[in-house]
Amino acid sequence: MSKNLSVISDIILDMENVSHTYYDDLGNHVEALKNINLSVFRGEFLSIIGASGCGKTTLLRLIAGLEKPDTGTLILNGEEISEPGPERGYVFQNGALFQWLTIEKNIATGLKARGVYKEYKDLVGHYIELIGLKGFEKSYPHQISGGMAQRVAIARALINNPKVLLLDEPMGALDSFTRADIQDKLLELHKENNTTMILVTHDVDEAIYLSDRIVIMTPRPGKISEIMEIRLPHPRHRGGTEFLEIRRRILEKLKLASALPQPEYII
Ligand SMILES: Nc1ncnc2c1ncn2[C@@H]1O[C@H](COP(=O)(O)OP(=O)(O)OP(=O)(O)O)[C@@H](O)[C@H]1O
Repeated sequence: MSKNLSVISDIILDMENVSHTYYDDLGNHVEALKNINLSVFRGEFLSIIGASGCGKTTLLRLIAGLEKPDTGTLILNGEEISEPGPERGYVFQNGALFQWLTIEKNIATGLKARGVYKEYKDLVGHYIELIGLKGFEKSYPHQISGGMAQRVAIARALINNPKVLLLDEPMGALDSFTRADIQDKLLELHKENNTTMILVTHDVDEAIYLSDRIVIMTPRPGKISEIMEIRLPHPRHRGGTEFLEIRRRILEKLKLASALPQPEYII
């Protein structure tokens, strides 16, 4: 079933007038984000989509507390975000597993970092089962496929039971079959934990397949151009008429958003 967001009034994350500029040593600057206003509902699946360089990763890094805004505020559960914290999990594009640790030890690192491994060590087996990797507990990252590694990275982030899971193109480098498999796994995990998920992706179909809402961004400076609510029930059919119509509308908006102004010629 699709969620009716109009009846979910509980906001978990509120961003108000958030701007962020990067400076380099030569004094050049890039306005990565300008005046971002966005509220995220508790338990929703939100995707962020837009042309390369429009500030998607910067937005995730600000939510993670890895960057600070120049102006504006980010409020999570009533408290201003000032640094990273265990209530926010982060999954990077390449998974970034610890190569010298087995799969089960990779998944356990979050518990160990929080000093709660003894109390919660049974969760490791639970998550290994959930991501379908039973039998691979003692394998090392180089012994499993890219898709399996991404599932481990997601489990490693989820084991701390974060309130918000930040996913930075976690399926970007995978083939379409593996990608579809992980998308379904993410939906399963989302349903099981009701974790708020914020996904950065370049894949329009992926965003429609997974999301309650899709944020469309435009570059230079990075801004939100539109937020689209997707009210299709789950499981969604990628070839369905409504799915394809939403896809057409998003592609149209992305095309318009990335259209450069025509140069002016003075003769
Ligand atoms: N550490 C940095 N120093 C300087 N400029 C940066 C830095 N990180 C990002 N930028 C610039 O800020 C802008 C936004 O970058 P960001 O990575 O957030 O965009 P993105 O939408 O995630 O891009 P992509 O889709 O290509 O991953 C880009 O112009 C980028 O070059």
